[in-house]
Amino acid sequence: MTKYILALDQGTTSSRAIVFDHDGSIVSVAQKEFKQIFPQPGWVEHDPEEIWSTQLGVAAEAITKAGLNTENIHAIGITNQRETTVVWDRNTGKPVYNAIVWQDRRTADFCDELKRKNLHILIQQRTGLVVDAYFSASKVKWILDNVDGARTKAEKGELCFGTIDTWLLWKLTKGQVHATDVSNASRTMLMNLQTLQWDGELEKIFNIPGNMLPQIRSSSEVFGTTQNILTATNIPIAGIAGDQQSALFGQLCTHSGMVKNTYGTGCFMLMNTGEKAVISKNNLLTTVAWKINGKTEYALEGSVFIAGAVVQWLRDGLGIIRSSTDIEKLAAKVTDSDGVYMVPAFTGLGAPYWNQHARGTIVGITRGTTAAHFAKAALDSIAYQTVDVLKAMEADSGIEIKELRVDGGATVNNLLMQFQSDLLNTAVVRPRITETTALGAAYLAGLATGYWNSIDEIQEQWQVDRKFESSMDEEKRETLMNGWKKAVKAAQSY
Ligand SMILES: Nc1ncnc2c1ncn2[C@@H]1O[C@H](COP(=O)(O)OP(=O)(O)O)[C@@H](O)[C@H]1O
Ligand SMILES: O=P(O)(O)OC[C@H](O)CO
Repeated sequence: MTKYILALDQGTTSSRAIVFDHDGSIVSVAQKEFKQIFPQPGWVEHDPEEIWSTQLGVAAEAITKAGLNTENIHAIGITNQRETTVVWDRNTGKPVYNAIVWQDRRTADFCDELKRKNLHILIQQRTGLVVDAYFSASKVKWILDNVDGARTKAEKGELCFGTIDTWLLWKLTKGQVHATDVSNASRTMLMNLQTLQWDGELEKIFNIPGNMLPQIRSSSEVFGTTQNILTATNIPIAGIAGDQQSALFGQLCTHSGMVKNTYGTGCFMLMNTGEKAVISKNNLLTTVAWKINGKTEYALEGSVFIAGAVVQWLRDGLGIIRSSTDIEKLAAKVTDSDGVYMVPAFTGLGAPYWNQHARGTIVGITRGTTAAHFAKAALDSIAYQTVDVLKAMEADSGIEIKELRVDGGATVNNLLMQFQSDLLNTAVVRPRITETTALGAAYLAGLATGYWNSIDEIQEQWQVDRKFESSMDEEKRETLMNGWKKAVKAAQSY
C-alpha cells in the first residue's frame, strides 16, 4: 500500500491540511478559514474549539480528496501559528478562555513595566527574545489574572497551558499527551535557550505555575498516536514545529547562513545559525530552529507584523482593488510610487524597530498621486521592511546574504519579487513548492518514522521555480531607501 504524510498547518486565518507523497509533492490540499474575534481595539482572539474542528475537518477532507483512507497515512506532522496561547482544564479538556492570538496587544503595558524594571536584559539573555506582548508568557499571566478562579485552579495543577501545537496534540491523543516541541517552546518567553527547559526565574517573573507547562520535546519524534480520531487506526504524530521554523526546514535551509523569508499576513525572515545561538545586537530574535536526533539548531529571526495584510487593507479598507491579485496589475500602471511611501505600522512596528506606539503612515502625496501609486507604495512597503530586517541580520551574523529563498501567499506577485531583489541587490529565489511550511512539518514527521532516511535524501527535492536578479543601480537604491527611512521616522512620531 502506498503511504503518504499528512501535514496539519494551523495558521492565523485558516486551518490547512496537505497530503504529501514520497517525492515531497503535494497530493491534495484542504483549507478552511475561521472566525477572528476582536473584543476590543488591539485584542485578537480565536475560539480553540473552532481551531480544532476546522483542523480536523480539513484533515479528513484532504485525505478524501486524495482518494485515500487513513491507512495510507504513514505519519502526521503539525505546524502552527506560534505564540498564540490556550489555557484549558486538565480534567474536562475545556478551554477557560479564548485563545489569545500572537497579534494581541492587551499585555503591552505589562511588558513596558518589565522594561522599566530593566528585566528585558535578563529576559533577552535567557530566551533570545525582545520583551513584547507578541510572546505567550504575558498572555498566560493575563488569563490567570483575569479569568475567575483560573489562578487558584492553576496552582492546584488543574490547568494546562499550550501553544496551538500542544492544543492539537492534546485533542488528537484525547488528552493523553501534554507536550510541545523546542521551536514552539522558544516562542513562549518561558524557555531557557541553553538548557531547552522551562526557566524557574522566568516562571516567577510572569507568575506562572510550572505545573501547567507542557513537556518540551524534540521537533522530530513520535509524540503519541491518534486515538479514534479520523479513524480507528492509530496514526503517529511524529513532527512538530512552529510555522516559521517549519518553513525554514521546508525550504531546506539546513546549513548555517541559509535564509528564507515568508510573505504571508506578516513577513518572517529566518537565518539558520547552526548549533550556535547568536544573541542579536540589532533587535532580532534568537530562536530554536529545530531539534532533530539530539542536535539542536538555532535561527536569527526578523518578525514584521504587517506584510500581505497591507494588500488586504487596500482591498477591504480602502476598496481600491477587488482581490489581492489585482494589486499587481494596478501597481504596474506606474513605473514607481513617485515619492509616495506607505508604512503599514497598523499594530506598531516589529523588527528591527519594536515600537508598539508607531502607527500606519503615508507620506509624499501630491495632486498627481493616483490609486496606482498607492498600490505600488503598499507593495514596496513589504520589500522595504524586508530590507531593514535583512540588513540587521547581516550585521548580527557577519554574513553577506547572497540568496533569499522566499515563500508564502504574496510571493506569487512577480512585481514585488523583482522589486525585492532590486532593493536588496540579492537574488530572490522562489521554489517550485511554496507550501514550505506544511512541507517542513511533513519532513519532520517522515524523518522520525523512517519514511525518509536522512536530510540528505530530501535535499534533492527542493527545486527552483524562478530566480529574480537585481537590475537597479546603486544610486537609485540609496535614494529610495533614504525616502523610506524618513517615512519610518514619521510613523514613529506619535
Ligand atoms: N498577488 C498578491 N500580491 C500581494 N499579496 C498577495 C497576493 N495574493 C495574496 N497576497 C497576500 O498574501 C497573504 C496570504 O498569504 P498566506 O501565506 O496564506 O498567509 P497566512 O499564512 O499568514 O494566512 C494575504 O495577506 C494576501 O493579502
Ligand atoms: O499564521 P501565520 O502564517 O500568519 O504565522 C504567524 C506566526 O507564526 C506568528 O509568529
